[in-house]
Amino acid sequence: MTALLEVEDLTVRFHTDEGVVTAVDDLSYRVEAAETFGVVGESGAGKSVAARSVLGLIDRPGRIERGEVRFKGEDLLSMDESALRSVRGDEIGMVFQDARAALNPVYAVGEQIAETIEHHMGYDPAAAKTRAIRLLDRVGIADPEARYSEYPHEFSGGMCQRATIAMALSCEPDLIVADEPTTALDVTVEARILELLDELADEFDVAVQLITHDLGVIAGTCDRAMVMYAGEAVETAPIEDLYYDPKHPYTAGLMSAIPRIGDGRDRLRTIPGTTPDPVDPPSGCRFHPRCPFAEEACTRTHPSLVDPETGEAATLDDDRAAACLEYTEGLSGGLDYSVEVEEPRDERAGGDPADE
Ligand SMILES: Nc1ncnc2c1ncn2[C@@H]1O[C@H](COP(=O)(O)OP(=O)(O)OP(=O)(O)O)[C@@H](O)[C@H]1O
Repeated sequence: MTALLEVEDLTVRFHTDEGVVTAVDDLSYRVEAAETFGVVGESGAGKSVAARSVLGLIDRPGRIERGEVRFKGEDLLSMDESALRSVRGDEIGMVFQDARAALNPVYAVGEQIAETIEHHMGYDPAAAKTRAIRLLDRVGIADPEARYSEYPHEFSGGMCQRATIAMALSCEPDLIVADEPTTALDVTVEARILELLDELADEFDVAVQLITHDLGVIAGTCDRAMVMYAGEAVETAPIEDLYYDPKHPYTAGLMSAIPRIGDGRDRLRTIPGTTPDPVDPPSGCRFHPRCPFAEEACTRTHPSLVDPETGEAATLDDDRAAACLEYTEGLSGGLDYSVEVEEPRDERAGGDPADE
């Protein structure tokens, strides 16, 4: 069965003065129709570049060197710009971190949504306006008729993000790519926006590729997720497996960085060490300098993504995969960690979006 989105062997490089940055290295994943698929990893892992490649938005000095991005079976990378633009508006919606920047400051918010609807769905202006107002209402913007004519600077950050979600949904896409949609917002607003995305994904039967550096966000919203490190996928799994039984030491490390309810910590614990230099990543397993279980072999051999039960090469259809030598060669000390998990962040705040 072909999945809605299939990314295969994607490699993206940036040719910079400092050298060649391999931002995404041989990345493969799939997103099924109507599922929410999380992509998680620290800053610089390649999450945004992977997402932008799907949308055909890699500009110089970036270059997609290799790979396929199949959407409904068609390779987007071989489409010309105008075909791609129409897929982007009609079938794939986008939500970015900086919602205000995604809106045009000189047009009223509602008009921007209506314009998209006219352009991509062929509605006449009056019908497009009606639909835009209905969408503003659906994403929780109070008094949508009046708000329709307001400008982005009159909207709060949370309201802007609601509006871009309305815009992304306006053409009834099959996929929404949401890149850190709540990072710029405070925690209560974040929770409400995530809840909204979750509800709308269900209601509109749309798949979401949700990019975040916060595993807590993924745990609350996604069906499956992929963990990226230094341009590569190091683990993919259904969300419960990822959360309760992480197979990669990096995933386990990210887990310990999730703030747990009631543990009295108000700061994130982070994984010791820093993300590798993207121009000259470590040999062998890229995570080895930070991995508490690393052995000599990890400095030499690059682990590929395998089924952790069998050690066989992972395919796009596999739900579970991890890239650690433990599952092929075996590490003499093994992966000696256990995960204690309290409830994920499900205590979402309710309340009035007007507070945003
Ligand atoms: N325009 C660019 N020029 C040069 N290098 C770039 C460019 N865009 C991205 N990169 C590099 O590609 C790598 C991956 O970046 P990317 O933004 O995808 O990471 P990320 O996981 O999304 O992190 P963040 O959460 O900080 O956005 C980084 O090393 C980054 O420096």
